[in-house]
Amino acid sequence: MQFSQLKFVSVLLTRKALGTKQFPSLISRQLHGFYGGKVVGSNNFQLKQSKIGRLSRSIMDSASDSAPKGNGFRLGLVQMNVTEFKNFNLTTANTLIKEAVQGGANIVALPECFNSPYGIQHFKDFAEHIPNGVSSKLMSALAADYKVYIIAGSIPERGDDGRLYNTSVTFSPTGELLGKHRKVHLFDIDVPGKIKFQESEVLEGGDNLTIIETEWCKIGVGICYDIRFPEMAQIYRQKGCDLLVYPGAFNMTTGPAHWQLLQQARAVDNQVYVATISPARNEKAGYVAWGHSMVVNPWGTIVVEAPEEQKVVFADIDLDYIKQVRSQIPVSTQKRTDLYQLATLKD
Ligand SMILES: NC(=O)CCC(=O)C(=O)O
Repeated sequence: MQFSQLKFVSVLLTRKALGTKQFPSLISRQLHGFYGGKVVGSNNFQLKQSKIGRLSRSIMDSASDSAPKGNGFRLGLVQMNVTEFKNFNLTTANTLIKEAVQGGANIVALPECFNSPYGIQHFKDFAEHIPNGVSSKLMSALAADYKVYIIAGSIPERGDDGRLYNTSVTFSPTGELLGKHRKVHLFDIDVPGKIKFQESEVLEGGDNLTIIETEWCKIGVGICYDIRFPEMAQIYRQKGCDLLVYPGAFNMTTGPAHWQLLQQARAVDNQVYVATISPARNEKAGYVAWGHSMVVNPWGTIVVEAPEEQKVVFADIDLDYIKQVRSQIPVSTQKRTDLYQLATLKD
């Protein structure tokens, strides 16, 4: 599907979802930054692809001043509002990816369920085929147009087997699909009086770990609850990852208790950078996300933390700093593999 066709489908679907009366006012509120994002130009869905090409080149030119110095790259985290209208969510993602590119991001990451509200009652209706669905097509087109990597948070996926998965796709700066991660550990918890959630009622778990190769480093991808499983992060480190990215949607119970703690634990244990990307908090949603998208460095220090509302934040990933921390505290070469070992059972 061409980008222009995609735009057409998207606008039509948005109109259908919102009703023609609501559509212009919601979109124009979006365009005027009603939701807090810095907005440049007009709605991308209404631009021709060639025009987007020119726009992205000028954005890239102006961003080069703020590009990270030294050995590394800039990561842009898109903490976005997610509504019950898929096409409105895609428009928001589109606008904020542009903002991330303008801020000099080389890699842009979105939240868990960026095209759909997070809730088992929604997954079936919002599910798409990957990579032929509208969300994947849009992400691929934007990655190619802006010449950036896009780690496209996650979306509910309808697999070829007819089952539903919670899946993250990553596109290269040429728009090529580099990796597809199906959430491995499903979020099934019961904290009495606080939160009960059973993803496994409607979703299947994935069977693979996912490493993305970039020109700077390898990136291990997990989705939200996956961060609670240290073995997965350790395997990523063993396989040479320097950055772990977890699109996630913690909640108002486990968010304040564990979001930052888990991220710092994975970062310090493995001496890697760890990034988490949440939807913005919406107190009126059925599931209230914690927000606070974050990057932690290999020393365990928070490099950047978003607030609760919609915002794009940036972190420079310094590959020399990783080497420095690993040589100062060389735990990876001090492991007692005569006493214990971590086995990978499947590639
Ligand atoms: N979407 C998720 O997997 C939520 C995970 C979560 O909140 C947790 O505490 O773990």
